[in-house]
Amino acid sequence: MTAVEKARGGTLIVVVGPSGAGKDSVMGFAARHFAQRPDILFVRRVITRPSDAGGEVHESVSAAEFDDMRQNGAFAVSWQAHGLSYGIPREIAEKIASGMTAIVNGSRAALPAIRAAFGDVAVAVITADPPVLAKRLAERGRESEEDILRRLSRQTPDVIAGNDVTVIDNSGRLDIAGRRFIALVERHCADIHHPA
Ligand SMILES: Nc1ncnc2c1ncn2[C@@H]1O[C@H](COP(=O)(O)OP(=O)(O)OP(=O)(O)O)[C@@H](O)[C@H]1O
Ligand SMILES: O=P(O)(O)OC[C@H]1O[C@H](OP(=O)(O)O)[C@H](O)[C@@H]1O
Repeated sequence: MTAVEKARGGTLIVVVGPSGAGKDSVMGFAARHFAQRPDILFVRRVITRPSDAGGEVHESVSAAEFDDMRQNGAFAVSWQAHGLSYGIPREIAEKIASGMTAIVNGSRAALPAIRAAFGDVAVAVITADPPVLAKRLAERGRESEEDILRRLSRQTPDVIAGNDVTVIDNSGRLDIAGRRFIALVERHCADIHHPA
């Protein structure tokens, strides 16, 4: 992790939760809702995953390119999971400092590093019941059966605590969880533009 200047103006909303819970789907639902909002940014992560893998739209790089970028300070935070490397571009910090609300697909394991890099963040934990996770990952078909089993058994902090945490259950309909997430984003935008 590389330290970046603490962002003061806007907020970083970090979306975390188990694989298959629907982080990308909930973010996608909100991105469509906020499509006309220039003050809300959905962060494009840099990942060593092929761009045609499906799911999240990301900047796809090779492992060597990722290492170069990391060494050149391209990332505010980077981490590894599932045999992949993930990076949050450093320039996001400037956009938040200018007052934007940025939303990023984070990582439970990397949350301490993300908090340390960005200061005051809001954390949205997207959850779903374990049988639902297994069914969704199998139906999504992005990973092999072996990879899916590894994802389902990944050990991460059970409880993500903090005043900055909101849990959103997405075991049911996407639009229900999506609307709850939209309300969370709007609360953070309102904090900035209309302080109480
Ligand atoms: N509420 C829902 N109802 C039905 N299917 C859903 C719902 N939410 C997400 N899905 C489906 O479940 C699968 C997993 O969702 P998604 O990729 O958004 O999860 P994720 O948390 O981002 O997972 P990962 O961490 O593995 O990337 C996708 O195929 C998606 O279409
Ligand atoms: O298990 P934890 O630490 O929460 O997350 C690890 C990684 O898995 C997910 O990525 P993806 O499913 O490959 O897109 C998360 O977004 C994160 O980058």
